[in-house]
Amino acid sequence: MGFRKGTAVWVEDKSNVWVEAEVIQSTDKSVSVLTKYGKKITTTNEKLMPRDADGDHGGVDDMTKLIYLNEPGVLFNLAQRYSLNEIYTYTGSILIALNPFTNLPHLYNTHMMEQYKGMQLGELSPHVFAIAEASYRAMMHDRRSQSVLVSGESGAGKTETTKLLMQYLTFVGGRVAGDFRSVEQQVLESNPLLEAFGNARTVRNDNSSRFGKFVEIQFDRTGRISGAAIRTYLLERSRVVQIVDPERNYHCFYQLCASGKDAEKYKLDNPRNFHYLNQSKTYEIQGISSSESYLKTRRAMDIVGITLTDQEAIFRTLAAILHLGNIEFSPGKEHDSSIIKDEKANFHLQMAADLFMVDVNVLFTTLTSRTIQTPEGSIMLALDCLAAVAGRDALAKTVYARLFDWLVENINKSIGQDPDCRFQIGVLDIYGFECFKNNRYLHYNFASYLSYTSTNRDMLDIRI
Ligand SMILES: Nc1ncnc2c1ncn2[C@@H]1O[C@H](COP(=O)(O)OP(=O)(O)OP(=O)(O)O)[C@@H](O)[C@H]1O
Repeated sequence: MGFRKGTAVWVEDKSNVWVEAEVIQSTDKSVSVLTKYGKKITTTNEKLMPRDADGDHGGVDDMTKLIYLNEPGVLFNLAQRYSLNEIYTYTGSILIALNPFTNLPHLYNTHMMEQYKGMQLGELSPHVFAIAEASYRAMMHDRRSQSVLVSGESGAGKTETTKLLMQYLTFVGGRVAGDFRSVEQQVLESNPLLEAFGNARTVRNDNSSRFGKFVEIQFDRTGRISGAAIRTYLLERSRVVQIVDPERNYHCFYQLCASGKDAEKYKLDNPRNFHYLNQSKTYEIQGISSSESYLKTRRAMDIVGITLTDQEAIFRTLAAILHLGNIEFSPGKEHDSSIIKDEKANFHLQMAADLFMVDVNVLFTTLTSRTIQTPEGSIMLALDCLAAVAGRDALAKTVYARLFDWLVENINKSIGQDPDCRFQIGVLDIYGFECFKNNRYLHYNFASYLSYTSTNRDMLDIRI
């Protein structure tokens, strides 16, 4: 595409991504432009994008209205709206949401939900409630289940958006009379528990969900909520045994270490003394007390109906994992074999065995050898130190993942699923790609991207 003198364009810029400019000279091989900052740049046609010089300064609420639907046009429009506190924008049937990083209660109150009730998508300003309303209407009108997909990078606001979708769905499809705790309440009440075991501090988010979540809101034939279920998948298991500064392991480990008497009972003390926690030097999260969070987690367990015996078993398992991580090995006398490194490592082996309630010799043999099956019978092979460490870490990850699945199962029992439900609206909270170097949204401080598309299989697609 050639640009004539005087044409309004966008030109690529290292610090601002794109900058408004005007063509001042154009030849077959190059184009010279003058940016709005008065800088002259000579570039090629491919590095320029056409710009609508007469565009609305407030931006447009649906980006299909843009004369040029190109990357700088989209980013600029979103930036304009964001500066006016308009965090939602459509692109046709897609809704983009930018993380406001501040509470906007007026956007999410009952009055707002009433406004969106019964409205077609696009009738009112772009809003996450409009997406929820569209899914509910589609379910009732087409008599088919719906799905809403929320995706985006870490910290974009997926979890918050999921909660808002649930808030709206419980508003329009309130549970049948007699039950005072709404499904949303019940799902939300289980959140501290899921967060303690499935969330961790990452570079982008102090409380990042390290698992995917699919919340199913179940409805009867009249459109009233009849149950709910949470399905989780892809828990980041590697985090249990490996972390880098300034990230942290799962919150529950720090909470247990700060739990006072319980920590003493399991011979836990400062997180700095545990290999699975001290690979990163970040132990605290600003403004969050681990000991208070521990109490909240215990309370959430009570609400979900986890018995005291089971609670005890959960924390015992967590403590066992921490002790397991401190078992170190050194080379044994035989070739490629390993032994427990020293007295300290031996103490942690004993503790791990006691807490897992297994024989210490069985645990030792499991960690330092493997059994292979041959036609002549089974043979036990010794493991070198590296293999023993890998086995130790694999055990820790597997136990933790099983514990997490067990918790989710119990949460579901507490929320109450309806096996005979007529329809469902599924909300899938899924993390998107994280490409820090190339993600241009970052330059605009855009944090979330929410989209809605109605596809032929009644899937509402939300991407953050
Ligand atoms: N609509 C919103 N209104 C106010 N604050 C928000 C909103 N969305 C997100 N935030 C803020 O951004 C933070 C991060 O959001 P959230 O935890 O939902 O991100 P996420 O995309 O789920 O991240 P991760 O993938 O790491 O779990 C929240 O703790 C909240 O402070």
